Amino acid sequence: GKNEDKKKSWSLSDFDLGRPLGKGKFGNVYLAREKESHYVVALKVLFKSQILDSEIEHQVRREVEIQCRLRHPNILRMYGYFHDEKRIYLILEYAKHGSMYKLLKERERFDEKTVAIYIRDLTKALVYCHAKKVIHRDIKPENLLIGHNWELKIADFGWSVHSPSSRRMTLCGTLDYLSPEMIEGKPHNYAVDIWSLGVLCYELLVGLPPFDAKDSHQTYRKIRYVIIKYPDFISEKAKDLMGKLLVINPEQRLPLINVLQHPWITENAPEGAQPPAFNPEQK
Ligand SMILES: Cc1nn(C)cc1-c1nc2c(-c3cnn(Cc4ccccc4)c3)c(Cl)cnc2[nH]1
Repeated sequence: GKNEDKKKSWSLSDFDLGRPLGKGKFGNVYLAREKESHYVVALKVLFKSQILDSEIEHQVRREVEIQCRLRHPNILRMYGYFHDEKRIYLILEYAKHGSMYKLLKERERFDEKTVAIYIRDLTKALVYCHAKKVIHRDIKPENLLIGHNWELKIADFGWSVHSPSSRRMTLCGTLDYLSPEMIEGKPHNYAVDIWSLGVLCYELLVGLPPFDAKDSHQTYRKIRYVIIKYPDFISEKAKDLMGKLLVINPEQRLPLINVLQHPWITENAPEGAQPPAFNPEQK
């Protein structure tokens, strides 16, 4: 609630710790419950030593200051943070159904109506971020979580920055979602999130990212020349939208606000349509 997460400074003794939810390079995320209210959260524990060694302190600071300020149903909340001599603790919203990455692996791919709903909600969250001068820069299934109403939530703002930015990228993790301008280390802006929205739409519909290749050099080439093959089960309208997002020139990409008016979205994800519930037994 409003007042308790405002008044006090938190400490580890305020929480009962549960099972680990995920392991990251700089620390793990645990299920946790605030003792007084029994409110369930995800506690992201980062080791100061690792952060200082990797000189990403400014990145963590930015993740905190950005995510604490963002309030949107499709953005994972950060309620607060605290630290002790060895660790930093981020108090995050708990997303009951885990990561989009896991759900996609389990279901192989989603139908067009489901993907259109996820893309509609993600677009609304990105419009909100961009209005606050925040670009996420790392939209991919691993960084999307699923809430208790099966709604999509953008998480892990570790890579977000204030636009415009030309920060050198240490290319850790997949190349699949990088835009041509980021790969070439050119200055980039909000339009990188529009590109990755197109990559995500393809991956949720097909089950593989559009520039998937046997090695990173091939992926690099496919991205730079936007070499994409659409399977024949993809509708013309879906192809039309992706074709307007996956454009080399950032200025020519479809603005996010127009994504919400694209016929593939308005016909498959009308206002009020909610994401489907994927029960584990439903295979
Ligand atoms: C996993 C999982 N399975 N189920 C059923 C729910 C979840 C769940 N996970 C989360 C998680 C969560 C977990 N890992 N990660 C990735 C990670 C881990 C360590 C450092 C950086 C990033 C996020 C969160 Cl933040 C917030 N809510 C979560 N919910």
